[in-house]
Amino acid sequence: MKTFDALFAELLDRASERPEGSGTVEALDAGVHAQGKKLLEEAGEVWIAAEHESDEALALEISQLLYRAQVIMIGRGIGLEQVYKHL
Ligand SMILES: N=c1c2ncn([C@@H]3O[C@H](COP(=O)(O)OP(=O)(O)OP(=O)(O)O)[C@@H](O)[C@H]3O)c2ncn1[C@@H]1O[C@H](COP(=O)(O)O)[C@@H](O)[C@H]1O
Repeated sequence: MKTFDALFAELLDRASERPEGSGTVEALDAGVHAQGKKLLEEAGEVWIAAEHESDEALALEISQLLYRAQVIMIGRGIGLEQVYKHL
C-alpha cells in the first residue's frame, strides 16, 4: 500500500523525469492558480462525501486531496520535512 511519503517521492520523480502522459507534469505546468483550484475542488468533494457518501467514497476523495496538496508542495519546492515540523 502506498504511503504519503512514497507518493511524494513518486511525484518528485515525475517532476524531474517529466514522462509522457503524466497528469502530475500537466498539473505542475498548469501553475499555482490551477493547482489551487484543484485543491479547493477536492476539499469540497471531501466535505460532500463526509456528509453524504460512503466511507470508501470519502477515502477516495481524501486521497485526491492529499495528491493535490502534494502537487502544490512540489510546485513551490516545499519538502515533506518543512510540513512535518509543524505537525
Ligand atoms: N494519486 C493520484 C491522484 N489523485 C488524483 N489524481 C488526479 O485527479 C483526478 C481526479 O480529480 P477529479 O475528481 O477532479 O476528476 P476529474 O474531474 O475527472 O479529473 P480532471 O479531468 O480534472 O483531471 C484524477 O483523474 C487524476 O487526474 C491523481 N493523479 C495521480 N495520482 C498518483 O500520482 C502518481 C503519478 O501520476 P501521473 O503523474 O499521472 O503518472 C501515480 O501514483 C498516481 O496514482
